[in-house]
Amino acid sequence: MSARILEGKVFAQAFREDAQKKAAALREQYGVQPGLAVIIVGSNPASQVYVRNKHKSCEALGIYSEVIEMPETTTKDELIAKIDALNADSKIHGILVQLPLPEQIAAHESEILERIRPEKDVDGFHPVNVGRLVTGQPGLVPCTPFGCLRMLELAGIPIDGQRAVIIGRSNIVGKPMLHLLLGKNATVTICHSHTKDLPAVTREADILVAAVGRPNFVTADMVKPGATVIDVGINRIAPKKLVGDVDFEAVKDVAGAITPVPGGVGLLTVAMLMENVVRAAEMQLQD
Ligand SMILES: Nc1nc(=O)c2c([nH]1)NC[C@@H]1CN(c3ccc(C(=O)N[C@@H](CCC(=O)O)C(=O)O)cc3)C=[N+]21
Repeated sequence: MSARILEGKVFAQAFREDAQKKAAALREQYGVQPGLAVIIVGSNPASQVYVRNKHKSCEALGIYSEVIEMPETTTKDELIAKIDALNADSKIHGILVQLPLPEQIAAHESEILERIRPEKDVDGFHPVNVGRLVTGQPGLVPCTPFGCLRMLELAGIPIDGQRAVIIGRSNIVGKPMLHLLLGKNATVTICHSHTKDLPAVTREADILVAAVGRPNFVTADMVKPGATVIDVGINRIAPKKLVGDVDFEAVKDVAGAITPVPGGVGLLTVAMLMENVVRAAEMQLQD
């Protein structure tokens, strides 16, 4: 039996339609057009592709979008001054600083991201939003794990009472995914490079989330028959060849459902960013 393929474009389309409707309602009821500013420092080619996708997606949904390109040599203070200006700009409801930052300012990443007003932090990376997620208060949630959760729900995959295992403990995927699944009453385990007998742990999973950043890391022997496998990896193994963390060809014959790469979670990430911009604009109506 071959697994059900969870196609990113199908779910992303549903999330985009939702965001588009909410954006239209904001315009009609309050005269507010949600707006996103993406800051890109330097010229990382992958970043340029992602930023272009985000901009196109905004245009398609009636969301105002600004892309601010700053040179590779930008200082921390120059970047912070730009963030301050966007914090004060009433056209802009969401601010995203594209990561990774160039070397000379990468060490100041936390200080830079903490400068974004939490209400405009559409990446959900600000400690205030992290705290809200952990304590179950409404806030902005990181796009990739949020998209994975919404996809599971829309696909009708049970979460309550299920065993979820996440491989990877990053602040961007692993940790927020833990809290989202826990919030839906899953029993959640996080694995990482120090985990002993990883395959024994992952074989317990009804829902297995791979966010490691290594091609073919998840093999068929690590997957319980019928499990749902979500591949968050984006590994560029050649200029035009993108693969995930899961050995898709082998795992698809064991899993019950699986996301492909490309065409899986990446598309959800951009769709959820649109949703977050609309939610940010809604949250700022009271200001
Ligand atoms: N502040 C910040 N926020 C981010 O959300 C952020 C970031 N920095 N830095 C880089 C990562 C990566 N990321 C992706 C977005 C879309 C796809 C995507 O659309 N992927 C498509 C195709 C991509 C392709 O073919 O190159 C797919 O998987 O099918 C992937 C990855 C957002 N990121």
